Amino acid sequence: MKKNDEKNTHGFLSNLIFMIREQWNFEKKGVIIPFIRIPSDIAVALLGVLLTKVVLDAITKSIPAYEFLEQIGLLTILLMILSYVSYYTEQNIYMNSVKIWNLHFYLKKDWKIVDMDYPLFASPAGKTKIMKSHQALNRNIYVNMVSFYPHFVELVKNLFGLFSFCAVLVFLNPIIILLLILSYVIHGLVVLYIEKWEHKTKDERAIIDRKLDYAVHCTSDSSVAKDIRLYNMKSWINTIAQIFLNEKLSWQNKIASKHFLQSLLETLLIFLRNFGAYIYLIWKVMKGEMTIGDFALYFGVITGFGQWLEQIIQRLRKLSTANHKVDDYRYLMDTEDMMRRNKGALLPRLDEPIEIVLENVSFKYVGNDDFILEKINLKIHKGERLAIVGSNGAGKTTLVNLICGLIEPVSGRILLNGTNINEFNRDEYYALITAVFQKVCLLPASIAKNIALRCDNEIDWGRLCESAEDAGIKGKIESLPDGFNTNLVPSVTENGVAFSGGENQKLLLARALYKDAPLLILDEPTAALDPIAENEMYLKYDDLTKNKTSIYISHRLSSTQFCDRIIYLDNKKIVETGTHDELMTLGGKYRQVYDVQSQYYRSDEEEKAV
Ligand SMILES: Nc1ncnc2c1ncn2[C@@H]1O[C@H](COP(=O)(O)OP(=O)(O)OP(=O)(O)O)[C@@H](O)[C@H]1O
Repeated sequence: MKKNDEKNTHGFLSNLIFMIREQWNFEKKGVIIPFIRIPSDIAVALLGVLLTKVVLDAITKSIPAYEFLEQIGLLTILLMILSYVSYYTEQNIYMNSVKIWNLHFYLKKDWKIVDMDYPLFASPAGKTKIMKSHQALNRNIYVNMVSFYPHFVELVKNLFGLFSFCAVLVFLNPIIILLLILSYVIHGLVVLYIEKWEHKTKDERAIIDRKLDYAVHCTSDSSVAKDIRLYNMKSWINTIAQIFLNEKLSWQNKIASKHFLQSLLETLLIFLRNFGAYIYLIWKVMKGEMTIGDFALYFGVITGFGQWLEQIIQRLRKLSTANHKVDDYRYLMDTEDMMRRNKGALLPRLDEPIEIVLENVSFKYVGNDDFILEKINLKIHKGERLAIVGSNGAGKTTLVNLICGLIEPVSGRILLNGTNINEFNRDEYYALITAVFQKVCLLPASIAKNIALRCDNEIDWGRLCESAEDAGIKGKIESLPDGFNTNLVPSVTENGVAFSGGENQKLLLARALYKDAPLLILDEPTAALDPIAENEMYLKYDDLTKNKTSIYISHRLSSTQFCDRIIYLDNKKIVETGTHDELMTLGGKYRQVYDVQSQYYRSDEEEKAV
């Protein structure tokens, strides 16, 4: 198993190369167009200060009107053309390319999330990683990771702008350049300090965001909508969300106070700079070393020089934020699969039942000290129908998740037909398993597609009808006007229908039967079924599990009688194992629970007999 070695940052250069490569592969013009802004923006800034000098010189030197108009007209037209180029390229970069580009990264990120190893996906560390990658691509395209490259180009532009204004200032007094740079460096250091602090506290803030998101998400989650209303959970959720919101606000206040101090310093420095420049230039004019036009030009250049420096600081700041966001995105994308994704062990035949062996398997969840399962030894024979029973929290689902390869044992090993399941390619291994879990995952598509999980042209319609029939849902589907082509999830599909809880459970069973894998796992498959449907399922159980190894989890012990063997989980271990009759004779935990469950169904005579 490989270890995930994660550095603090990929480094600015590495991120720059990454973003340029991504942009180049996605849309080449996105790499080139931002650079068109550089000469045009610098020219606009230079022409802006030159225009004032030309006007003032023309007035003080009383040049002929046609010459004056010619100079002003030319400069104005040039300014208009260049300003348009600037505007167009900005629109092109931000309004079109960056937005689409953002979507491109979004899709790649989502694809990565659905493809991640399940243990990491389900772990708190994985959730934080996912959350941070969401934030890296927030909708504010001016400060998310996608703005990294445009900010970089702007930084290059600002540096060129600074050099060009610097060249003019050298003629005035080079010391002014040093003083201006010094004041901006002081400001820049404060900004970078704040930026670093924000980055350092990012993880702590991400955890609060994750909690807040979860609480807020609850309010629009349709699966809990009924509970929220019936239990009047509104104010309870609101109180919890408020606690997280207060934590978030407290962080934001800390950030805001730091930004306030930074703005105060900035205002003070601007005042000192402008005041100093005025005094110096007025002194020059009074000494007769400078015309009024030169005064305007140099004052404009000093202000412009400051603005370029200011822009550089702003860009560095945004670039630093964007750089961290690129890191967050790349951490998710770089997440290595711990499970085998390359060529794995040879898969057994899909049309033959399989054998599963657990050897000394122990498991505990990340961050928990207590083991959920300890030293479990279990052999599930080829074609065996095994039932797992035990009280709530005994670890039944955890055991099944381990067998499914969704989580991995902390110690011990799980073998499939003698091969450690780690040896199989992860995705190939999933092909061996079909499971019906409690949670219903339906997509806004036709019933046929929801059962087969395939596009129309790939569906085996014969197998589809057979699976629906065996799951006891065919009649219901055929009673609908569009039959198997009826859409599900009516909230998002045209003329969609919604199934009841039991019907959804039958649909999931049909999906499992359609997949037709050698290991069938049924986690409380009859929990939502009415007694007739439940009975039908038991009667068909032989057929459903024919040529398969199956695992059946149920709290209704009467249903486990259809299985070949039952294991009873308690206190992290398998405490009883045998057939229904054997366990009844044993008179242990199984018998105890069975008796409690069945007492309400017994006739008076049976009761007396007990
Ligand atoms: N993702 C998780 N992180 C931490 N602990 C977990 C997680 N999932 C389950 N547990 C804990 O593991 C224990 C076993 O849970 P599991 O779902 O396997 O029990 P179960 O026997 O299937 O219960 P039930 O009959 O109620 O479905 C429980 O105590 C539960 O709190």
